[in-house]
Amino acid sequence: MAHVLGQNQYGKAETRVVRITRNGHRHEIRDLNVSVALSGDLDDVHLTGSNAHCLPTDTTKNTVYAFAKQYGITSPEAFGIQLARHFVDDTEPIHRARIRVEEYVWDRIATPDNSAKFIGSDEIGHSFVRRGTEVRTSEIVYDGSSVQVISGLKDLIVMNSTNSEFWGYIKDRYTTLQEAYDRILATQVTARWKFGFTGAEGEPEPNWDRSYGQVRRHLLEAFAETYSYSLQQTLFAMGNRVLDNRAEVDEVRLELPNKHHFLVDLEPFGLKNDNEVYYAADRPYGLIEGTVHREGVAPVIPVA
Ligand SMILES: O=c1[nH]c(=O)c2[nH]c(=O)[nH]c2[nH]1
Repeated sequence: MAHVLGQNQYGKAETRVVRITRNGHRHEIRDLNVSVALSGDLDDVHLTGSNAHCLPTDTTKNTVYAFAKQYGITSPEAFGIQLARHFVDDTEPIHRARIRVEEYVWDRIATPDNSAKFIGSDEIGHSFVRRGTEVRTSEIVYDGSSVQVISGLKDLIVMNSTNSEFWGYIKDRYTTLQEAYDRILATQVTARWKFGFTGAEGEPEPNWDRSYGQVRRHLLEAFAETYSYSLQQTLFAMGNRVLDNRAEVDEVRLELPNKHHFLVDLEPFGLKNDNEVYYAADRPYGLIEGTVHREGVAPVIPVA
């Protein structure tokens, strides 16, 4: 019986590239993890052993490094778009490129002693600290005619120590959960948001870095400012806040694990626990996921 080759893609995954830009003594760092996935006219590679249409994954890795040198990295999105266009437009058998980029953000270390911050009139800035666990993400797909950009973040851990309740839920014979009128709400945010940008001729690119900073800010502010009756309600508020404030975004997908904090029973020690001492549970965790999108725009961010 004949079997059929289905969807296939290939490329170098997780190329780690760190690009330093040296403006005098003040340096900038972009620290990326780039994964390339190419598809196109590749049947023969799989079916006959001919590699005539195969651009080696090693070459895709080298291209990442060469582009970092030649063009710099102004943002993960701009870098991804440039790579995607190159692979599709310059390599005949390649018809589609998907570039995934993770960025590890480095913040400048502020020093209290300002006098040490200059050499002559040249500002010094070559010391950085990694920003917690948080990772900036983006996925760029180019099929030879249009570009799709989905940006995001993951492992952004946040907590509200009050203004969260959870009650009024279904109670069946298996329900033991006590209603909560003042609980901790903590989560590790994974967010992805899709841009309206399509890469059409003459269409201006969003300011990717500024957009990222603003979306992140709105997610955090909505988390902090929402008086929550469930993590589901907080999820909608966060997505909604981004769409209200960022015209360049038309869809937001959130994955919010409920990082449960359980009150410890201190009665055995003759102590009253007045919402002060918690056990931070590792697993299992509730997992709340959802998409918020503009009316009339069909959502496209895949369910993870
Ligand atoms: O915000 C919550 N949503 C739920 O659906 C849920 N379920 C649960 O046990 N605790 C919570 N908390």
